[in-house]
Amino acid sequence: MPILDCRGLTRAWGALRAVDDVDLAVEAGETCAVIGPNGAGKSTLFAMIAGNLKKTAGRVLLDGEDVSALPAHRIAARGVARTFQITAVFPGLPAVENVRLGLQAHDPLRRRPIGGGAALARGAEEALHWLRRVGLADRAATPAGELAHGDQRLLEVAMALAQRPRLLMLDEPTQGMSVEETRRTVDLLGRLIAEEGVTVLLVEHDMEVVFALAPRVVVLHRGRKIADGPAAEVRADAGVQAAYLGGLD
Ligand SMILES: Nc1ncnc2c1ncn2[C@@H]1O[C@H](COP(=O)(O)OP(=O)(O)OP(=O)(O)O)[C@@H](O)[C@H]1O
Repeated sequence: MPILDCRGLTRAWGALRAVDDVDLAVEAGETCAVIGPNGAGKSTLFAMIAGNLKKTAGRVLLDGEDVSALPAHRIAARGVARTFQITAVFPGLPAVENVRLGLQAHDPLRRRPIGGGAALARGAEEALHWLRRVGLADRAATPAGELAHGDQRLLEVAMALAQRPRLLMLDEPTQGMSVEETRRTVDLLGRLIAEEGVTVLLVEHDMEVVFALAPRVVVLHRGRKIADGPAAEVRADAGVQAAYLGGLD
């Protein structure tokens, strides 16, 4: 059974069908990228899956269970973690605290005062572990807002991974990064995905990033899914090339 199974997902804004009858299933352990020209419906699709946006039609199943009507925090509690196109950290809090809060957010046991100091220390140690995983351990005490842009994006990845998600949704993880930062981030994400065995759904504009990370690529064009398959096949697909040439206006 796929971890994520979208059936007939549709979102209309007035007459515009931003996402139009999209089926998309993601199996455990897969990394799948969603690409498409500007306005193709990628962000709208992501927002519907994560419960941030109402669906006009269609269903989202997680592990076979219909979560279509659940709000974002309840979908998160079922193991869907996402990063945002725009970095969403608490800028005044140390990096490690940002991760620790993420750890607590979806685990009610950790919110209990019982255990007090010991539980708090364990939380901090675990948070530090995830910072180490993204190469930010030496900046644990730095307020998140003072980290370089690329490091803030990595902090978000640490926050998402700390939730031990069943499905990790990455929304343009290299957005706004320099060429060098992008290269390092792609290396790091590739390693993390392999080592943590996490299932990933990725939206990304940078084709180098897509082809480096995602064996499977789904293409949206004007809200519709026009291709879905192995990256090399999708790259060579004439319809996809035409959509890009016609769509990049
Ligand atoms: N709140 C809204 N109200 C009206 N139309 C919207 C709204 N949000 C998105 N749209 C429209 O829906 C379509 C799909 O937008 P969406 O942001 O999902 O595309 P995208 O593929 O993520 O684009 P980009 O690559 O530019 O981020 C676009 O035509 C957009 O203008």
